[in-house]
Amino acid sequence: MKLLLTNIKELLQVRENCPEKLSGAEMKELPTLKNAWVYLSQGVIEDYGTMDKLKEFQDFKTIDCTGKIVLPTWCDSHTHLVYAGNREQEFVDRINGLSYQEIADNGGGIVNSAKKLQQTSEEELYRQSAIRLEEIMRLGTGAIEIKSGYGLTVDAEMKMLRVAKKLAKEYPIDIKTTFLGAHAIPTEYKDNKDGYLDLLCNEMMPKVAEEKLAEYVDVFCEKGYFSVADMERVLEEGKKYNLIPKVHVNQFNSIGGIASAVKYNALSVDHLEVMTDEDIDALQNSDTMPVALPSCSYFLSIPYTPGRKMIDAGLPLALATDYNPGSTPSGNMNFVVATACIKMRLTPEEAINAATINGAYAMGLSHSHGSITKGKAANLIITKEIPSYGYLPYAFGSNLIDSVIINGSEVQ
Ligand SMILES: N=CN[C@@H](CCC(=O)O)C(=O)O
Ligand SMILES: [Zn+2]
Repeated sequence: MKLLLTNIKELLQVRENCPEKLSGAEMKELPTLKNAWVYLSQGVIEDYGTMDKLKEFQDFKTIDCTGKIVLPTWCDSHTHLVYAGNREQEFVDRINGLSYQEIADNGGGIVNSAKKLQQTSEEELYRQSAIRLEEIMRLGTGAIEIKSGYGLTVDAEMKMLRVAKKLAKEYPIDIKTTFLGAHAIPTEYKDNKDGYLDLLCNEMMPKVAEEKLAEYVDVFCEKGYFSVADMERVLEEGKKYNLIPKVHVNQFNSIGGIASAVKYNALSVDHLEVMTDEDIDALQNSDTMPVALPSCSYFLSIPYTPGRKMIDAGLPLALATDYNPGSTPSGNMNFVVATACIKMRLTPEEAINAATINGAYAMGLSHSHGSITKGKAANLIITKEIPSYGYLPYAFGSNLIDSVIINGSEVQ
């Protein structure tokens, strides 16, 4: 299918040569073309320009974008989209005064989701996850990372990753998968964390690698979960299978996970709600992308990642949803972008860069996603008629998306 989008009020994130990632002051720039067209063919962006220089094409469908803004689809580099059931009861428990940590200590939290997932068939898990995937595609997400970590047994971790891989096969959206066996200590190993890590390293990881179920490896490095030494053990093991680290660090405490992840050449460090000056220093001049998850801060009422401070210190920053049943039951990247502006003081330009180019980098998709560049995936959001792109985060509660194109086809 060939599509020609014409009369675009403003085409955002237009980059002839797109950098892999944007850092510090570079994030303030959002290159655009006003009164533009873009031509999509064979699933990629073939060409673009301004309406006064519209080229001639053959056999295409035209979409008139008068009054509308067009931008690359969101790149959501951190999700737990494959899960079973929900944790609505824990949400109510928190309203009634229990903390996220108290709920986890009482057998809720991640191990609660693991119990539900272990009891759910692969078909049912796929069905529930596909509904969420379809929803986020309609909300403008065109590439996504999905983690395991609600299985916590060999079989259930494999089941989660097989479901993620099946979604990748059945849907046009690009999906990257991450093995997060080290998400929590399962109840059976409550007093034997090393025994669980033995199982993870000696059985789970070799099987995941053998069936090519994951590109990345993740660890929840946090007090009460996995220490820096535990994380290093898992990342060291991951090296044997070329599993690249993308890790959960600094959600509640700064315990040295960032410096360690950088040492292991992590592609990203995610959460970062609690950041010391040493943590910021550790990220300087590294290839590791810091990823903020503002919807998680919103839902749990915990601090927001100090994104303003980090960008002002010259760091890059990506934004992602963290879509999961416990801390962020939302996969809406539009809300993430708005919340980053409202609560983290990112400018609309910085937030859009963080949710497109830098999000693509944080899942190894810089070459194919995140910008309007010839040859990149034909993944576009067409907005409703809006006054300017700053209106997207400003009118944070409105659905401003008219339609979404992924790999050159309109999402239904
Ligand atoms: N923090 C660790 N893991 C998930 C949430 C886990 C849960 O509560 O189910 C997160 O990224 O927020
Ligand atoms: Zn997460």
